[in-house]
Amino acid sequence: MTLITDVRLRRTLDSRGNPTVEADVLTESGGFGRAAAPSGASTGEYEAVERPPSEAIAAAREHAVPRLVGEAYAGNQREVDAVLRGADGTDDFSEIGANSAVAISMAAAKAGADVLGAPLFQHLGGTFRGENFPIPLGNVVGGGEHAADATDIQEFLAAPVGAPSVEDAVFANAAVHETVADLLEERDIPCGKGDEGAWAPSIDDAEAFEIVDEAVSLVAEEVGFDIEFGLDVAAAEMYDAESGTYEYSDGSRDTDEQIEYIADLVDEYDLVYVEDPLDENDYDAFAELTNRVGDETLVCGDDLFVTNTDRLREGIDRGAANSILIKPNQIGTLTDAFDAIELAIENGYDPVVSHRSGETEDTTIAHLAVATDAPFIKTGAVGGERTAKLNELIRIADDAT
Ligand SMILES: C=C(OP(=O)(O)O)C(=O)O
Ligand SMILES: [Mg+2]
Repeated sequence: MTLITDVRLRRTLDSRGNPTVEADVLTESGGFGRAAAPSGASTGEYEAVERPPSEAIAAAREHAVPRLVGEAYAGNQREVDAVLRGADGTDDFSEIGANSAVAISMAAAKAGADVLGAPLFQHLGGTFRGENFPIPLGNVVGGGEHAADATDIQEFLAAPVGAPSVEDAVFANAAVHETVADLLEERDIPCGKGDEGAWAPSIDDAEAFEIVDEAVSLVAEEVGFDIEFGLDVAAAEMYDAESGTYEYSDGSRDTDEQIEYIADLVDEYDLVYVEDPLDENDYDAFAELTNRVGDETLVCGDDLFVTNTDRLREGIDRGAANSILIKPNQIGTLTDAFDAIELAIENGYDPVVSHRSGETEDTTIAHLAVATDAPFIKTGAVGGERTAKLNELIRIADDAT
C-alpha cells in the first residue's frame, strides 16, 4: 500500500528568499507527503553537500526517482533512505545533493504516516515512543553568520527548563524575545532581526549577556518557573586555523583562553547549554571543556559532529561534548538522523533536534523530536518558519493528551 508511485521535485522559496528543494511523495493507496529542505549559513566543514537546487533536482530525477517509483515503500523508511544513498553513490550526497535527499526522505516519511492515518511522530516513534516533550531553545539575540554588525556569539538562547508544558515553554521564549526588545529600547539601542528572527543589535557580547540575563529573570518572575539561557558560539566561524586563535571584535583568544572564557561564562551566567564553543576540528579542546563544565551544562557539538555517527563515535571515545545537535539535512536522511540520536542516547549524550537558519514551513523536526524523546529542540522563538515548528509541538502535545 505504501509503494511509491510518484516523486515530484520543485524549487520553492526558503525563509531567506533563496531557492530550496521541495519534494512530494505519492503512494499506491493514495498516501501523500510533502517536505522541503532547510539550509545553513554557518555550515560545518563536514556536512553532507547541498547542491544548487536546480542541479540537485535534476540529479535526483535522473538517479533517485527511477529507483524509488514502483520499487520502494514509503512506509519502510530505512529502505527509502538506503535507496537514496545507493542512488547517490557518494559518502556525502554530492551527486543528488543532501537537499534533494532530505526533502525526499522526509516526504516519504509523511506519505508513510498518511497511509497509516497516523501523525508523523507516531509513525516515526511507534507505540513505545516516550511521553516527553522537548524543551525549546529559543534564539532571542544573535549575530555571527546570521546577521551583520551584531554580536560575535551567533545565538543567545532562552531555555525555559522549568516550564510545566511545551505550550508554556514556547510562550515563555516569545516573552523573552519581546522583553529583550523592551530592554534594548530602554537603552536606546536600535535593532533589526537576524536570519532566525533573533534581535541583532550592534552591541558587544558583554552587553548581550547583561540584557539576556535580565530578560530571562524578568520573564521567569512573571511566569513563575525557571528560565535559564544558553549559547551557540559557532566558534568554528571565528577560528583562524593559521594563528590558532578565536577572533572576536575586541581581540583574539587562543584555545586555552577560549576554554577559560567559556568556562567562566558557564559559571557566571549558569548557562545550561553551550553549542560549538570550540573549533569543529578540535576534539581535544572540546574534551577539556567538557571535563571542566560538563557536570553543570550541556556542551553540544553541531559543526563538530554534523549529525554524523562516525564523528559522534570519535567524540564519545575522546570525551568530547555531552550533547549533539541533530540537523537531518547535515547528513541527508531521516535514517541517519535517527541513528545519530540513538547512538547519542545510548552513550549519555543529549540530542538537540534543530532547525537551520534558512528554513521553510516544514514541521518534520517537531515530529522527529517527539518521536525520539529528544530532551531539547532548537527552532527559534518567533517568525513564521520558526513558529510553524513551535505551533506543531503545541498541537502534538494537545493531540497526545
Ligand atoms: C542553526 C544554526 O545555523 P545554520 O543553520 O546557519 O548552521 C546553527 O549553527 O546551529
Ligand atoms: Mg550551531
